[in-house]
Amino acid sequence: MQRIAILGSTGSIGTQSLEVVRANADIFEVELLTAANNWELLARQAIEFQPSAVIISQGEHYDKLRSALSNEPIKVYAGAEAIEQEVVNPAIDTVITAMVGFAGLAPTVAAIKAGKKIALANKETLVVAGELIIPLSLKYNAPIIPVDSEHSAIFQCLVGEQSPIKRLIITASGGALRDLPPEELEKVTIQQALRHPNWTMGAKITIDSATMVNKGLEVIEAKWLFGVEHTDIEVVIHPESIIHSFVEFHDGALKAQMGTPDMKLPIQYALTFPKRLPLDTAPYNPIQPLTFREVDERRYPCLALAYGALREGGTVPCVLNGANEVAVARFLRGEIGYTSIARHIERAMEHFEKEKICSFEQIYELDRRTRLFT
Ligand SMILES: NC(=O)C1=CN([C@@H]2O[C@H](COP(=O)(O)OP(=O)(O)OC[C@H]3O[C@@H](n4cnc5c(N)ncnc54)[C@H](OP(=O)(O)O)[C@@H]3O)[C@@H](O)[C@H]2O)C=CC1
Ligand SMILES: CC(=O)[C@@H](O)[C@H](O)COP(=O)(O)O
Ligand SMILES: [Mn+2]
Repeated sequence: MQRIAILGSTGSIGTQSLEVVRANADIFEVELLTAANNWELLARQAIEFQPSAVIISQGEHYDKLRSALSNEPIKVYAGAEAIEQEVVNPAIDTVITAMVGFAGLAPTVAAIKAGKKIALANKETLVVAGELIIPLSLKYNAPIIPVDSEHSAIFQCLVGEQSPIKRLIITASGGALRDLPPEELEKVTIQQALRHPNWTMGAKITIDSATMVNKGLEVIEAKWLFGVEHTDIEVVIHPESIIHSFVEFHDGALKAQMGTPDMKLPIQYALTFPKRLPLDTAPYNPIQPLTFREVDERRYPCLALAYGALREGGTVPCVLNGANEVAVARFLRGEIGYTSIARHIERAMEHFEKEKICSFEQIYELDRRTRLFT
């Protein structure tokens, strides 16, 4: 039995992870579920999956959650610190990091230090601190298996491969605004930006997909996961999101992993690698045309900012990420326009001096200062 913690169980990745668990109840059992505010869904999940513990990080919901589970043999905790304390429980084998944003870093560090297998969906963890996370996972023998669809695709292409990677080609849908004339981007509504053409995801990553910050974060994530320099990582727009990325080898051979857009596949594979379990997903139609486009930097200025942050290295990706999280939250609250997101990121990157990364405390402090500045 693989005993699983799902950090962020009430979100898009979290709920799909529970679908995978439900379909394979003979293989997986749930030890820990966490959420931020959605105590009602968390309570329903707890009653169905009977974890040892649940955690709601926003304490104001604790009493309601506790009373909803008053007849269940389930421990109930509140607060972000509780996630770091409970995720190291020896009864947990695998941690699915499905929280969104920088908040996922600390619990992931705790899980790594406890030697857990990490099914990593929270890409921000590697963006802000990959330089520390990768050596830490080696030191504590905590394997990191990517859930992010492109990185899962690359990981799947590398299974059994002995040869070094020559080039990664990461595919991008182009996001919700890919066909909008660039001059109309200034005025897009939140609803327009949230209408992703291929994937149903949480709000933050959906906006990141529209700006292509997501793809920039994924380039940084790929560097840390696969040890490939930014000069050997390319991005291509592939509107159908069927090819989830390519790996090119030095003999010119390319491998890709394909499939209809369904995050349950990379989630399940991260849990069962190197085995594959059956999965009920939409069949691929081999006569469906597959198309590709170049990235228009005028439409997606954030991608160049992310490449710049990666080229700079050190603490610059942490600044990029913090400014983006603040800007996206402001956009989603209707406080700023869509094209201001790039400007927020640029200003923050210009403001903060690049530093060499020395510690997690340095990253926590820089993230805090970046949010205050942005
Ligand atoms: N969705 C997708 O298809 C993909 C997502 N990813 C990555 O996976 C991660 C999760 O994305 P997604 O599922 O879309 O996100 P969602 O916004 O759908 O879900 C986020 C989850 O994290 C919880 N959460 C949010 N903020 C905090 C916090 N400060 N402390 C503790 N818990 C918190 C939420 O709780 P609550 O519900 O109570 O708010 C929810 O359970 C992201 O890093 C994303 O980039 C990567 C590839 C694909
Ligand atoms: C499903 C997944 O992995 C997301 O990260 C997805 O890639 C977002 O789509 P974009 O390709 O539009 O960024
Ligand atoms: Mn992705």
